[in-house]
Amino acid sequence: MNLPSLARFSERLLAPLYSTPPTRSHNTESIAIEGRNLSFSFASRQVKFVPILRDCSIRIPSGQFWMLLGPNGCGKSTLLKILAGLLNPTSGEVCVKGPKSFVFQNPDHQVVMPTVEADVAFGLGKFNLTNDEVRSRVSRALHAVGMSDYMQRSVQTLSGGQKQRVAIAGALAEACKVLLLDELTTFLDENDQMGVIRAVRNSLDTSAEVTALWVTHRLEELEYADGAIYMEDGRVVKHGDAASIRSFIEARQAAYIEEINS
Ligand SMILES: Nc1ncnc2c1ncn2[C@@H]1O[C@H](COP(=O)(O)OP(=O)(O)OP(=O)(O)O)[C@@H](O)[C@H]1O
Repeated sequence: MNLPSLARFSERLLAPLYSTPPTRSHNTESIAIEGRNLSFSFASRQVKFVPILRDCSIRIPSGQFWMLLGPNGCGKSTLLKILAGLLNPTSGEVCVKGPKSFVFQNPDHQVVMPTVEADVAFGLGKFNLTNDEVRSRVSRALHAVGMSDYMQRSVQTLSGGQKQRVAIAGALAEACKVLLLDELTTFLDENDQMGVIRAVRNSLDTSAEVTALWVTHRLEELEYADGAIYMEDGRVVKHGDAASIRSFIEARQAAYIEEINS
């Protein structure tokens, strides 16, 4: 499998390395993404175990847009990859609704076909759909991400954010239930950043079936989220609604600045 098609990983294309049966929920809320007591360590030449994640538990209700924040190196991408089934946890359990899709940071690794329409239709070959069904799914998915006018465009002419939106449309066309999005706005200018984040928000608003977890460094993006998780040093420090997580991080940053200025 080459790099671009790996970047369009979906659990149907690549069997998950790790999965667990669905769990019971004690309340009526349906949970789309759950990790229980997840720990993860690397083995290095010098040290047998380098702990990266320590006893992380998260629960994300279906149909919601959640964000995962924390300082560089705290383990956000590692946690996301474990939820995607791309890495095995050292211990703990994962339960994520399928089909799920993982969208990577680099927009140039997201698109694999020459035109937007062909790219969004790329993953549909395995479903045995009629041409009309394929066209209808592609058109609905492009509409959800605000890219309907670009159907015939060459993917090489798209901006980074437009490529990310096409990749998300590809996942939606495959009826993906969970989107795992790893720092998509890192390489984008402000306009493109907003385009991608609004595309995800709109995709969730148009289909109650889709749940998204978005890794970011940008506090301002929390405005679009229903909930958020804040990590530090491999641990989940706080988990809750987006506004309270934002206040918590701002207070944490203010205390840190005060400390280094004192
Ligand atoms: N393949 C690897 N081998 C050894 N250590 C690794 C490997 N991949 C990640 N790490 C380490 O694990 C820790 C967590 O990395 P991760 O990429 O999950 O953090 P992050 O919070 O996503 O960081 P950033 O915000 O900078 O992208 C870091 O200290 C990183 O150096």
